[in-house]
Amino acid sequence: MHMIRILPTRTLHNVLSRRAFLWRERVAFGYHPITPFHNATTTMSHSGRSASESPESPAALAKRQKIQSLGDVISRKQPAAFGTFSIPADQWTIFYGTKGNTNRINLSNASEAELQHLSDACQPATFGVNKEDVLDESYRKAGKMDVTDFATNFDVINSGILDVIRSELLEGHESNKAIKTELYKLNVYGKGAFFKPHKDTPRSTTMFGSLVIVFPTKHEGGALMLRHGGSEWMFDSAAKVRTQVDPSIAYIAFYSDVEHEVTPVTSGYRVTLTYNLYFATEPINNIIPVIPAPSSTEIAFTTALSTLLSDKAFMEKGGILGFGLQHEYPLDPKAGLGNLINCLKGSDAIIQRVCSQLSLQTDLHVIYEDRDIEGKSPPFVMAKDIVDYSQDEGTGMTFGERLIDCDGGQRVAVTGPIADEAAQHACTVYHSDDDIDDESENDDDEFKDDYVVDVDWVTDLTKFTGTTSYVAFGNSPQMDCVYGNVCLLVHIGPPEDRTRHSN
Ligand SMILES: O=C(O)CCC(=O)C(=O)O
Ligand SMILES: [Fe+2]
Repeated sequence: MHMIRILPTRTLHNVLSRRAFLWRERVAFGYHPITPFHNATTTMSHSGRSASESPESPAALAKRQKIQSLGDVISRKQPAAFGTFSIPADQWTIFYGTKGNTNRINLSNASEAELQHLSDACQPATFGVNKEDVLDESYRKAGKMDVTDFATNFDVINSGILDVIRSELLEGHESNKAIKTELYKLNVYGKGAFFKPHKDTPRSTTMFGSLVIVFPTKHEGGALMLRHGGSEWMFDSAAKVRTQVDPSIAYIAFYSDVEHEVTPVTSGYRVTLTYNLYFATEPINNIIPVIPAPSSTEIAFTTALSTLLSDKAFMEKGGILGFGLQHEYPLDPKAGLGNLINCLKGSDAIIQRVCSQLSLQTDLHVIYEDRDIEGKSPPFVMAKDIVDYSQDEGTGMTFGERLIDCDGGQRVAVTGPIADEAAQHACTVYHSDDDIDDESENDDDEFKDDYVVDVDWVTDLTKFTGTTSYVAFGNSPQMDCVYGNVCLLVHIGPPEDRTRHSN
């Protein structure tokens, strides 16, 4: 049971202003203009070489262009499924209250006074900052009711919404996956209520999404904004439900590592149910096994990868393709990466599935930044699993040394903005490309300390895996899992070994 902690204003202010700065920084990079749920599609190929690197040979240039063309077909689609549903008349009632003081409300035609009563029965909604439950009405102002204090006969499982989530959010072959729902909270947002940007706290390694049901109570404002990978989307649920002929709920399901925000309600009461969404381990009976049509990204990626595999000039000795994944994943240091490869989201899942279908070996890795290198190796260490050294006695080794010597870590060069930034922290400039396999060049250079795995990055890593605690804003205090970044490595054999893959 977590206690609610009210942070001293100054502490919270520091935390928030640091965050506000980050937001301003991101805005400076340019958001897509906000349109009603606009559909941004951006491609994700890696950022290539920096100007400081040595001239590229024609062969290296050709290889890099081929790898870039593969990254270019991986498009990001909007990380949400949304819409309206009209629901049967017997599913609009919420029963709520405490022992000896119970009430009911019909949310298809509730009066102002009834809504006020429901709102008064709620407690102020808190949110999580790391492991603590925080009440701060400058960050989240809303009423909440726990599942112990209300009951609904709204039947989410048979509503049809899960089918939409499967086909529109999970899409393609993922749409056969079974989903488990967990009712989490009832929230009432009165006039002036809002929830600033946050990610929903991962409650287990199989949790992938969040579902919000918005009832058609009279209100304005309270739009849900989603931001991911430099794109922004807005879902104005109030406008959606207002324009329906029959009373209908609005729903939006999104990957819960996507940052989101509820804008202020300007009038009325916005009443919602929130659900956590999990990949179910057991198949669910009501799914009719069909062979779903592959999504357009899946088709394009299959074609592009097959073309590269059948190109004899591409990776003549074989090698490793690296994909920095687009989403963050719930990582539990006690459980390790475990079954994560079966719980990938969006285009990450597509990359994994297509590679498997082409019989390529894939595995997930985490990459840590190693700031204590005092030497000349790339300041990144790749490991097959997450490590947690936080509780251990000091070993006299640096983080990177320990990872390499005790946990099978290997140094790796990475590309992209985070690598450029990390190179500034570390005391050496490193090169990721061909130079590394050319032993003659390495005799006296920075790479001789540790073996460096050569990875050709198709999409850049967006963040390193965290090694220390960090301020994380969630909708509840952190559980055993925290969001982390992983990458997918795909092993490519030499051309003679891969003819069967490309057919
Ligand atoms: O009400 C919404 O649209 C989203 C609420 C939310 O983000 C949350 O409860 O974590
Ligand atoms: Fe949330």
